[in-house]
Amino acid sequence: MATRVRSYSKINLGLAIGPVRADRFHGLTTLYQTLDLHDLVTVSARRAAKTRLVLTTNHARVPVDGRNTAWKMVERCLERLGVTAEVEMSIEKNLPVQGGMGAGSANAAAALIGLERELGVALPGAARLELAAGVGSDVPLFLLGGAVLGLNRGEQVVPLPDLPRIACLVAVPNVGVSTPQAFRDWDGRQGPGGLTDESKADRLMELSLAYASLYAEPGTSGIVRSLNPEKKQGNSEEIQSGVPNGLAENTLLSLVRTGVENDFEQVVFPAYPSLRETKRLLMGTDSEAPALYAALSGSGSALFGLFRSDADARVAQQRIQSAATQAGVRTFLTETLPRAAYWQRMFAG
Ligand SMILES: C[C@](O)(CO)[C@H](O)COP(=O)(O)OP(=O)(O)OC[C@H]1O[C@@H](n2ccc(N)nc2=O)[C@H](O)[C@@H]1O
Ligand SMILES: Nc1ncnc2c1ncn2[C@@H]1O[C@H](COP(=O)(O)OP(=O)(O)OP(=O)(O)O)[C@@H](O)[C@H]1O
Repeated sequence: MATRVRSYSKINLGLAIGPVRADRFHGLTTLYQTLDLHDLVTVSARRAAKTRLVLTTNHARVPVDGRNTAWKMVERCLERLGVTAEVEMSIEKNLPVQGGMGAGSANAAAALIGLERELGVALPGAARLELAAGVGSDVPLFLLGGAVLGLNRGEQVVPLPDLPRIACLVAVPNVGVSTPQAFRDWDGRQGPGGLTDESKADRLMELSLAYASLYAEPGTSGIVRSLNPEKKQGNSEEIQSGVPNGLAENTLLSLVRTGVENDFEQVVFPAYPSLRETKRLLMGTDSEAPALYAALSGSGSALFGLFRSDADARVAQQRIQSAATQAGVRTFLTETLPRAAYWQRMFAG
């Protein structure tokens, strides 16, 4: 029987770009958060004398050969296990391609999880993370889920205590932003806004500390203020019924106070000005269900807003859908997905 895996997505709550490293990748400090929006990856595998991979998908822009992240992962995992097998995979795409939501990276993690289950084997945890990092910088985070600190080139992941669930509206403009190009544009920036390598490195450290400090002061930080123990996780009924989620709001406001932002906005917004407008509409104004925070995710083109309640997120969705400048922008109402729920809902039966 085949294994069906929900291949969730991520947003980058914050992202700072550092200097270019010897391997030509950029140093990053980022705060990833998984979202309750997913593709479906189905894997069926049986041991065989020779390895044979077959991949199908419902999306024309997803490659079905060795260029596909899921294919790369399965090929490398079998090699690592010293196993030959016939593997059939299908990827049902619901998420945007080149959206900055890590969809292709999540497909690779889901393929690994499905393959292990099908073959009844499990690689040691560190080996799985190493394989994932080899496939892409964004893949390892999907082997943790929830709130995750990303360091080095984003592939070194540290699980953070869960942030409470919060309502989220994702807006996906009708453009694909190339991640390598966005990094090149960042490097090409000259003039007063451009940072020296030294100040870029300082900023990476500064943001790592800021993210960690969110969890550092029980009793005084925004996360735990006026918190009674049984409400520690926040809960989705609160969000779905439209009741403001005070705990999530406090957490978000603490994060915003750390100066969280996404450096890619500085190069992606000038290249695609309508994305700045999408962010403005997500944010809203004080009188019209404003977002607590809105930003570009990764290198885009997806943007997201986080809201006090599901009702506020719906109002923001209307704002975008009725704006003449936002033709072709798709919106997805969802919520953030903490680690326990990420794993509980992983298998689609
Ligand atoms: C922008 C983000 O989505 C933020 O989460 C990620 O950093 C991108 O992760 P990803 O899509 O898994 O990226 P990879 O497949 O590892 O890299 C794609 C390309 O982006 C550039 N790249 C990526 C990550 C990084 N830290 N520095 C880079 O310069 C490199 O040119 C690389 O060839
Ligand atoms: N499984 C996959 N799903 C989607 N695209 C894939 C996949 N494997 C390889 N690709 C290629 O990778 C490119 C980027 O796709 P992806 O959807 O991962 O981008 P993204 O959402 O911007 O990811 P990230 O946030 O990690 O940068 C696509 O243009 C596609 O050709």
